[in-house]
Amino acid sequence: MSGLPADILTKYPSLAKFDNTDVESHDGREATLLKYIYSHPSLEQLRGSPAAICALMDEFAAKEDFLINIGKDKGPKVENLIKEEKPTVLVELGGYVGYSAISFGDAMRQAAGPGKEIRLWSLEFDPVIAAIAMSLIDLAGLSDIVKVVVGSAADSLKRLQAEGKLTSIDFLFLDHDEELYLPDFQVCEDLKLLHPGSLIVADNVVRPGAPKYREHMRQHAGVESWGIEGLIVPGEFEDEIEVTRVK
Ligand SMILES: C[S@@+](CC[C@H](N)C(=O)[O-])C[C@H]1O[C@@H](n2cnc3c(N)ncnc32)[C@H](O)[C@@H]1O
Ligand SMILES: [Mg+2]
Repeated sequence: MSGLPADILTKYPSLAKFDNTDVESHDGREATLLKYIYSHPSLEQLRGSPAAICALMDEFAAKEDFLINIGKDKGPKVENLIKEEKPTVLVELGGYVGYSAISFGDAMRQAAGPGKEIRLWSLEFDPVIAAIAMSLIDLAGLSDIVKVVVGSAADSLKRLQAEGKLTSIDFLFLDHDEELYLPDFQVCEDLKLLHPGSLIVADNVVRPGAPKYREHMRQHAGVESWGIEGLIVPGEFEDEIEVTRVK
């Protein structure tokens, strides 16, 4: 039983079964989300509309079942960084059902303007979850920009680099497993994928927390690193994203 305040539970009925210590996912709710979207009365308006698809995922997360997406508070903060940075290549570690890939891919497209070649690589370990993401990315009209790659982030980074498909990362988004943020960042360093000016953004550095990663980045001589506060929604739990610029 959830110990959350009554006003939060009224606003977000999906949190009634959420105990805040064990965030559930990969238990079939993602397939339910896919059916929810494809059976929605507004399906025709969703086609080619990244914002509407993400809004529907937010609605599902609030009303039906919690989803581990970056969500509607922290997500736009990262989108603003993308619009300022105008990355040509963005890599995210941990794609889940495609919420961040869809919203960030849309932000990249808007920032780049017509005709500019841009790529978002979304690396996801779970093949079923990745298939759901691919379907929603296609529905959003972003399949030409966003490529989902199935496998562990470290293996996929090494393979894409060895195949010559990934030579440089302008914007790296870490959102897979907090214990792997540091080793997988170091994989990118070892593969020489980062360059002066590259931005690395890590979600959930406070909740669930990535203290070793944050400490490493704050002491790393080759980067500048700072936090941006944000909320996990639904639930409005306080969190931070760590933003790091390669010098
Ligand atoms: C928090 S979710 C990502 C949410 C997504 N970025 C969003 O905001 O919409 C984390 C995802 O990382 C995946 N994952 C966990 N460990 C991974 C690894 N080593 N390599 C790739 N993906 C991993 C999980 O399967 C899960 O789908
Ligand atoms: Mg996250």
